Amino acid sequence: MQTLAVDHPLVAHKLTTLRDVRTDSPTFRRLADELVTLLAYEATRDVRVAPATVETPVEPAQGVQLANPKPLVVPILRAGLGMLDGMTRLLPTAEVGFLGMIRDEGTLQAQTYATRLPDDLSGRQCYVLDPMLATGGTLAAAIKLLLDRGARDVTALCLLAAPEGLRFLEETLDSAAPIRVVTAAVDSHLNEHGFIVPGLGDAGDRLYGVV
Ligand SMILES: O=P(O)(O)OC[C@H]1O[C@H](OP(=O)(O)OP(=O)(O)O)[C@H](O)[C@@H]1O
Ligand SMILES: O=c1cc[nH]c(=O)[nH]1
Ligand SMILES: [Mg+2]
Repeated sequence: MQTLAVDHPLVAHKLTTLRDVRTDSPTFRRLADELVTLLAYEATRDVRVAPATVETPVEPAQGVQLANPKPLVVPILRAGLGMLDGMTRLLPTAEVGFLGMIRDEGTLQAQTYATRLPDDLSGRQCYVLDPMLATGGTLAAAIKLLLDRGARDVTALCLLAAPEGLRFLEETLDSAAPIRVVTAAVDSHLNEHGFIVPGLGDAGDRLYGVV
C-alpha cells in the first residue's frame, strides 16, 4: 500500500480552517470540496488514458483522453458525499457507485447499510472517497468489497488519516492489488473514542449536522 500526504501550502491552509471548531457547515462543505479537488490532482496521476487526435484550428494535434472503462468514484455515505462534487469536477466522465457505511461508536466496527456498485469491477480504476480514516475499519471493508468484485486498482482519498488506520489497512488488505491512500495530512493518533487527534471532529456532523 502506498500513502501520500499531499504537501502543499494551499492544502495546509484550507485544512487548518477546516479543523477550526468555529468553521460553520457551509464553509466546511466548501473547503472539503476545494480540498478534494487538490487531492484529486495527485490521486489521478496514474489514471489511464488512451491516445486521441483532435483538430485544432491550425492542424491535427496528438493528445490523450480518459481510457475505457471509465474510472469509478465511490463516496462512502454519509461524509464521503461531501467529497463527490470536488472529485467529479476533475473527472466528469467517471461513473459513480455508492457505499453506505456507519461506524458503531461503541464497538468502532463498521457496518454496511447500502451498496450500489457495478457487479464487475475488473479493469476499473476505483477512487474511494471518505474524509476520515480513523481505525481504518470502514475503509478496509469498503476496499474489500471492491476487490471482491474484481477491482485491482483502488485509490482512497481522505482529508485526514490516523497512523493506526493506515497500519490496519496495511495489515488487512491483499497486498497483491495496488492500493493507494492520498490524504491531506496524517495526524498524531486516535483518542479513546476512536477520534483522530487533533482531527476535525465528526466529519459527517460538521458537513450535514447531527442526526
Ligand atoms: O476509520 P473508522 O474508524 O472506520 O472511522 C471512519 C468512518 O467514520 C466516519 O463515518 P461515520 O460512521 O461517522 O458515518 P457518517 O459518514 O454517516 O457520519 C467517517 O466518515 C468514516 O467513514
Ligand atoms: O475523528 C473521526 C473519527 C471517525 N469519524 C469522524 O468523523 N471523525
Ligand atoms: Mg459521522
